[in-house]
Order: sequence, then C-alpha cells, then structure tokens
Amino acid sequence: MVLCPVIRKLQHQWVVLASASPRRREILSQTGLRFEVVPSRFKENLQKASFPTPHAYAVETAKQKALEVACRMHQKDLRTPDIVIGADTIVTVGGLILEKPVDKQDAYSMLSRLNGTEHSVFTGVAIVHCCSTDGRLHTEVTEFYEETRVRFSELSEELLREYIDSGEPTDKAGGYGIQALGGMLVESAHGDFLNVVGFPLNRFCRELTRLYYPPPREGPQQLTHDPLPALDTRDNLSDAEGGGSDAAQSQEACGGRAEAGGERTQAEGAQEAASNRTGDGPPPFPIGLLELIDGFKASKALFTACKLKVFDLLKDETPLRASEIASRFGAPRGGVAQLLDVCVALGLLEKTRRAYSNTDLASRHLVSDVEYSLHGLVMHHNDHTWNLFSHLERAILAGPGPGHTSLGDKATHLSQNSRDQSKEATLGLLRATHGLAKLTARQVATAFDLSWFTSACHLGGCTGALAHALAREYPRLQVTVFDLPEVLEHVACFQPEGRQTEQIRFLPGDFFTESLPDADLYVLSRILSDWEDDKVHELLSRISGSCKPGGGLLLVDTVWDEEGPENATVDEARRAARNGLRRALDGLVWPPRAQRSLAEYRRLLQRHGFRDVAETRAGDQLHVLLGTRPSPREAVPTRPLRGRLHCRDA
Ligand SMILES: O=c1[nH]cc([C@@H]2O[C@H](COP(=O)(O)OP(=O)(O)OP(=O)(O)O)[C@@H](O)[C@H]2O)c(=O)[nH]1
Repeated sequence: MVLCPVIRKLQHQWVVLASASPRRREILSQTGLRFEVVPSRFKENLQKASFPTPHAYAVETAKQKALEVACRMHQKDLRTPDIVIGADTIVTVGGLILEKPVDKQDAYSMLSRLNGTEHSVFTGVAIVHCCSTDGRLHTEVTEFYEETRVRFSELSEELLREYIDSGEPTDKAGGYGIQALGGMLVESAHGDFLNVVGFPLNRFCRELTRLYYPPPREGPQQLTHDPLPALDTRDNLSDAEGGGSDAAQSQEACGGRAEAGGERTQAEGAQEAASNRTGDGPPPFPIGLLELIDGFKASKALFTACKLKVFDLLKDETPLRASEIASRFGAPRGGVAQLLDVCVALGLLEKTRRAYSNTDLASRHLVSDVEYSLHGLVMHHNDHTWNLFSHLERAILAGPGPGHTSLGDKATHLSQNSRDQSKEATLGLLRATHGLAKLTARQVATAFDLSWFTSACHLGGCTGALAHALAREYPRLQVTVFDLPEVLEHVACFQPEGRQTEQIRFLPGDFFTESLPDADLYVLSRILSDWEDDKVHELLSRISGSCKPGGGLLLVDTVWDEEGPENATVDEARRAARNGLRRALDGLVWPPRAQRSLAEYRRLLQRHGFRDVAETRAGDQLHVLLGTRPSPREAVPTRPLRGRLHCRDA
C-alpha cells in the first residue's frame, strides 16, 4: 500500500538504492516504493577533519555513495536510473565520529565511550536525480541529514562483553543496533528512531514532497525520462575495473553538477528565490548564517579554557568533576561547569558519569607542554589577535596609506621587530610559531631529498623546530639556526633531548647586516612574505653571494594564488579556499603581507641565480621551492621525495 502521495509519483521512475544495508532496504520498501538495490563501492575514506561538522561528513559520504552507483550504472549499462539514493549513518560523541567497528576491540572501545552518556546519530542522505544527454550523465543532488540524540544507561562490563559476543555490533554505526539487542542499551532516544536504524524515512518523504510539490508558481522540477519498469534487486552489477571509488573519481566521471557537501541544492535555491519574490511565508531557516554569527563565541570559549589551563588539569587522564575543577580555580562551580559543557559540545572534552576528560584532540594539541601543542598559538590569538579584530571597523575605515599605523604593526614576524618587544611578548610569539612550525617541520624537511647537502643554515630559524626535523631526516647534516640574539636568548626551553642536538648550533645575528654563516643549503621559511620587494632582493642577493656553486636555497612560504594541487579533490579545493579565507581575514587587521604567487617566488629565485627550481607542497598551507646554484661542471639534480615536479627550468 502506498500512503505517501509523492511515492506514487515515483511509481514509473527507475529508482536505485545505493546501499548494501538490509535495514535501509527494509525501511524504504515500507513506503511501497519499487526500487532496485545496487550497493555502492565508494570507499568511505573522506578526510573527516576537513569537514566543518560531522553531519557534513555523513552527507558528503552519502552523496559519493550515490554518485558512484549512478556513474557505474551509466557507464556499464548505458541506461541511466532516474533516481539514486545514498545514505550514511554515523555516531558522534565527544567530537569523535564513530562508524562501523572494525573488530571486537573497536566495538568495545566504541560502546565504552557511549556507556552512560548521550550521543548523536546522524544519517546523511543524498537523492541524486540523473539524466543522460549525448551519452553524458547529468546529476542533480538533493542532500539532507537528520539527527537523533540517544542516551545509553550505565552498563556493566559484563553486559557490554556479552553484547559484543552476540556479533550484532559488527555492521552497525557506533557498534550497536537499536532495533535489536542493542535496544537494551538505550535509555532514551530523541528524534526519528528510523534515523538511528539507518534511514530517516519521515524526512525523506518530506524532502520528496518539497521537490515534487514545490510552492505555487514554481513549476515542478521536471526531469523527463522514458519511464522504465522498476526492476528487482540486482546486487552484482558487473564492473570490469572492479574496486571502489573515491570522491574525485565519481564527481569527474559523472561530469555532473554535484555540489560540494553542505551547499544548497538548486531546488533549495529556487524555493528560496520563489518565496522571496512572492513574499509567501518565511524563507528557509538560515542555519549556516546563524552558525557564522555565533562562531566567535566558540573561539572565545576555547581560548578561555586554554587560558585557565583546563586541558593541563586533565592531562593525567583522571577525569575530574566540574566542582573539582572549579575549586582548583577558586571559582564558583556554575560558570565553570557551563564552560566545560561547551568544551564537550566543541569536541574538546568528554563527559562520562559527570566527570570530564580530554579528548584525543585536546591531549595532542591543547595541553601546554606536549610535543605538538598549539596552546601558545591559542594564547597568542587570545591575547593579541582577538583585540585587533575587535577594532576591525577602525582598521578598514582608516585603510592603508601614508602614516598608516595598522592595528597589527606589532604582530608581524619576530625577526622584524622583536627588538621592540618585551621579553614576555617575544616568548609568547615564539610559543605560537613553534607549535605551528613543529606540525609542518617534517613535511618541509622531506619535501625534497636533501641528503647530499652536508650543512644547512636556517635563516630566521627561531626555536629550531625545522632544524630538528632536518637533523632527524638527514643524520649527516649540520644545521645552523641563525636568528636575532633577542630571539635566541629564549630558545633553550624549546629544545628536545636527543641525538640531533649535536647536529644543531644556534648562532646569533641579523641576516640583513651580518655575514651569513657558511652552508651548502640555505633555508628561508615564512620569511619573505613578511618583507617588501626591496628587502627581499637584498636578502636573496646576500644568500646568493654566500651560496657556493652546487649549493641550494630551500624556500618555504604560503602563496596567494593557491588553488590546491592539480586535479584537486573536493577536500583539497575546500582546504585551499579556507587558507585563502584565513589570509584574507588576517589582511583586514595586519599590514598587508607581501603575498606572492608561486610563479613570483620561482622568478625571484631565478633572478638571484638559482636554477633547476623545483616546487612541491608541504601539508595544507605551505609551498616549498628548491633552487640550486649551478656548479661549473654539472647541474645538481633535484629529486622530490614525494609530490610532483611542477616546474623545471632549462
Ligand atoms: O542502531 C543502529 N545503527 C546503525 C545501524 C546500521 O549501521 C550501518 C551504518 O553504516 P553505513 O551508513 O556505512 O552503511 P552500510 O551498512 O555500510 O551500507 P551502505 O552500503 O549504504 O554503505 C547501516 O547499515 C545501518 O543500518 C543499525 O542497523 N542499527
């Protein structure tokens, strides 16, 4: 029986469910819809960290599952389904995304995390309308997600073990099936029950209704196809290539109009435009805009928790209650408990049985004395950047120009103005830059094979984070860190213990006025973008003058024309856009940095006598160029360890 009228509208459409989940098949078949099942081969391996929210990740995975099936069917059958439906269910707790457990141990750690606490279940769904013109597949994607809040009661170890032994957790997101034995674990569920089971049926029907019965004066979205008879289940669609797919593959093969996750569908745009034109009813709730309006509060909560050293208090892994944490600060419990709960919601803390502990993310980066701590960076933003941005309007209205004292004059690179800074301020800046430098140091050190250099000089090398990575990668290399005396007087506390210390020496000096130490390889990391052209030429000509034939210059910096790598995946393109946004935001309060394009950096190196300029990336934000001074006999080969040689000069 078909209760939902919109399902009747689909009676003559060829509908495909791109899922191997028996639960999804069962739920969807309850609508009376006739559909075929073609399990997706999309490998669920999108970078979770690159998504702003867990549900954006689930939606994008659902979309890629559906697109992979649409493309495969189009290619193999030369018959295109009308509609392909994909879904992905995840569980989120304490900032972590849990999918299906890989084994019993994984199931145990998932269920232990969920024990006695509340978590969210998100199912992302993509409805892909397909049509084929001139042999090309065109797709129109509608995507949405549903959230259900589920609370587990306090469960005994024995119960968890028995439940895991039942085998039920294996193919279930978060390691439990609410519809079966797992129902015993659940104290309460707020929201759509079927959403937890794997498919938010109610929301699905509402979305179809919205698509097929749009508001008055907006004609229904017409997709004209030859009606095809609905077919029976056909799990094994042949595929000569075999294997799975990834995001880039499915988008490219489709050649369609699939948008990146989180963006509005055309139908939503049309609906909003229609309601704006006619004034019928309120426009759609602008959730993205409201998140943007509130975004600063989340940053400030993180800053405050770092300032209070909440994550340091919890670093020894003994969970503490709000009252215990409050008493360490000598503060009333109420406000502290609220801050801690906000940190839980932000994925920085976990809360179990009313006690708080650090998430992995916080243990790794927010404790002040761990190897990859970003605590210094957070404090720098709290103590300086925050104030600068509160004067943003003044900075913009005053604008650049003669006599312009930009708000951020004091915050540029250490080597420019550290003489003016108090010791505490210098130390704060060193902590901020050290954290970031450590995170990228290994990628920079291995961007090219530098093993034939025996001595390197890192100009403006600050705390020696990159020097240590170079020494670790190249045991024959002696590295000199050359920086201002007032910088080097603070670096002792940043030095790790270990063998590489013998390979490194710190030499005080000013690279504009004093002779540069001898070295085969000079390194400049994030220096040139702090200086205007005349100073850059001065510095490069000094390096070129000191560099022996066969020696090299390794240049590391951000570039303004970043577009992500060639054939960038959706993730990479998004990251590049975010880096651009970050730079643009900084440009609002700091004096405009001398951002250069990759081609400009390459030309700068060439102009100062460096040849065979090779270029690659190090992580998300940095580009690395290596140029060599020609030796009289032969050019020194440059071999990237990874990545591609994008440009080689004759
Ligand atoms: O309470 C329950 N929670 C979750 C489930 C089932 O868990 C899986 C979730 O995994 P995923 O979304 O990746 O889907 P797959 O099973 O891998 O199938 P696809 O081919 O669509 O990727 C899902 O099957 C839920 O039904 C449950 O049963 N109960």
